[in-house]
Amino acid sequence: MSNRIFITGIGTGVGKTITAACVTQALGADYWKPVQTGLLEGTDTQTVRALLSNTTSVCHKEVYCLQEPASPHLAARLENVTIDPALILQQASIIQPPQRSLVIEGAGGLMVPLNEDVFTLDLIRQLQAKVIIVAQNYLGSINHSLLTARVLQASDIPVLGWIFNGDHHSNEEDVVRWSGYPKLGRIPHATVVDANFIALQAKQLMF
Ligand SMILES: Nc1ncnc2c1ncn2[C@@H]1O[C@H](COP(=O)(O)OP(=O)(O)OP(=O)(O)O)[C@@H](O)[C@H]1O
Ligand SMILES: C[C@H](N)[C@H](N)CCCCCC(=O)O
Ligand SMILES: [Mg+2]
Repeated sequence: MSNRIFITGIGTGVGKTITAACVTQALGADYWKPVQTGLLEGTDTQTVRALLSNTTSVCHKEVYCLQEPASPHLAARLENVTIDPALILQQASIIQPPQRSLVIEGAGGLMVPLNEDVFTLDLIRQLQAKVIIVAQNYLGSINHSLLTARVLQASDIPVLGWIFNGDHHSNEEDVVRWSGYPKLGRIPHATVVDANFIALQAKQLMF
């Protein structure tokens, strides 16, 4: 299904949810976080639903909602659950009408395990999704960014490009050059992240 866009990040906490809200808003797409870990501070789905100002986007229910803010394989183990990618794929085909675009957010980065055998990277391939990589600038982010790019290249997974989250840093141009993936946009640091901010940023993304 070519109209699936998977939002991955160079790690956790880099801005995937904020970026997913911008991409969903920009495309008038639907949003889906199949595996949510950590419930105490609310869910990514609740966050995205609150940040969208268009009336067409549907924020679908997660397949797995796990208490522990940890890697999905561990959060599932703590609840005596095993994450089944086949269930996620089945649900994807149910929730996505043929002509609708679906923005899918992963948990953490590419090599986050869903169970003992399947990683987020494998799920992306099985979903036949194209990837947007969210990067944030911090000391160590060049390595995390290029590791992510190298794994995607080696896995032959189609990548739409980078969205950089946070204020501009020269690393952006370096990571674009070394990875060969285009820059789709940048989401500046905001003092208040609300629907107006998301709607404004959505207009500036270069799809
Ligand atoms: N551009 C921004 N301006 C201000 N705050 C931001 C920005 N981007 C992210 N944040 C804040 O940083 C935190 C982490 O962002 P976010 O939840 O989008 O990360 P994530 O990659 O989705 O994390 P997870 O792996 O847990 O899903 C959130 O509190 C979010 O509101
Ligand atoms: C709990 C947090 N909100 C994320 N969704 C889960 C991040 C898992 C990261 C696992 C790891 O890379 O060590
Ligand atoms: Mg998130």
